[in-house]
Amino acid sequence: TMSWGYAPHNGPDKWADNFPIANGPRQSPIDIVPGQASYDPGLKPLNINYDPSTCMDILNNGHSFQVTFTDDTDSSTLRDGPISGVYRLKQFHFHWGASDDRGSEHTVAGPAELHLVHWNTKYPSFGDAASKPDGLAVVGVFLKAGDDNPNLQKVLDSFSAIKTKGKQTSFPGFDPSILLPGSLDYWTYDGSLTTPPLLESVTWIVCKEPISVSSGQMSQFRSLLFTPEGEAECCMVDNYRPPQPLKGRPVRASFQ
Ligand SMILES: C[C@@H](CNC(=O)c1ccc(S(N)(=O)=O)cc1)Cn1ccc2ccccc21
Ligand SMILES: [Zn+2]
Repeated sequence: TMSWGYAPHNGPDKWADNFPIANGPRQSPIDIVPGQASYDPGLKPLNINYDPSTCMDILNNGHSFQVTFTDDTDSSTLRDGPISGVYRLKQFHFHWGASDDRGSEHTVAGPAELHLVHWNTKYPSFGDAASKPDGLAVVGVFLKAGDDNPNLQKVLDSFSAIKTKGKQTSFPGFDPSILLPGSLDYWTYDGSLTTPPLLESVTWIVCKEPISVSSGQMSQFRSLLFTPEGEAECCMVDNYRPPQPLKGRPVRASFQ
């Protein structure tokens, strides 16, 4: 069967053919309009605790690259914020554009967006949680074109080993909390995975403050390939889904 991607023949406008939930009631991403979000004083601050020893490897999966963590204990967790219970960090990845004016998924805002993916430990595994309405929590962080970001450099320096689809290399001891912005003010809404299978299982937590990335660093993201070794090269760019209809969902802000 045709595998999904971001090209005209298999991209976001075609995903509903194989994944009808693409037109569902709680799809992501959305345009976050700051003035339309409602401040909710009941929202708690995010409680993020990551253990670098759970960081294992980095992989080019043909859609993005992802850094994967061992998740068999509560070593790297997300608590509080809009969620209840303990969610474990599974992986983080990015979405980015072919040029600095596009690439984020939420609110068209700049060249890229980071997603830190966590699953609810009330379920036995990530795979089980991924199909439950309260199964996942993804922290989104916008990247803003500007100064070089030294905290990204270790990730970018691994790209030569994962240039093509299917390549992976060990990536031990990385602390993803260095990628978080200084303020953890956030917007939150109920949504979905932004790639197939587009499961409506994500509590989205999108940070208001971006982190920086330089144009030179963005060129390194764009040097990755969607294609496997030996196939005609296709640069990994524009791997973002455009905003989806809000369909009446409330967007809450943790800040005034
Ligand atoms: C979740 C899929 C794999 N996809 C993801 O894990 C994932 C995570 C985060 C995002 S984002 N961009 O929203 O942060 C997107 C995708 C596995 N899988 C495939 C079929 C399937 C069926 C049931 C359970 C899991 C299943
Ligand atoms: Zn993502």
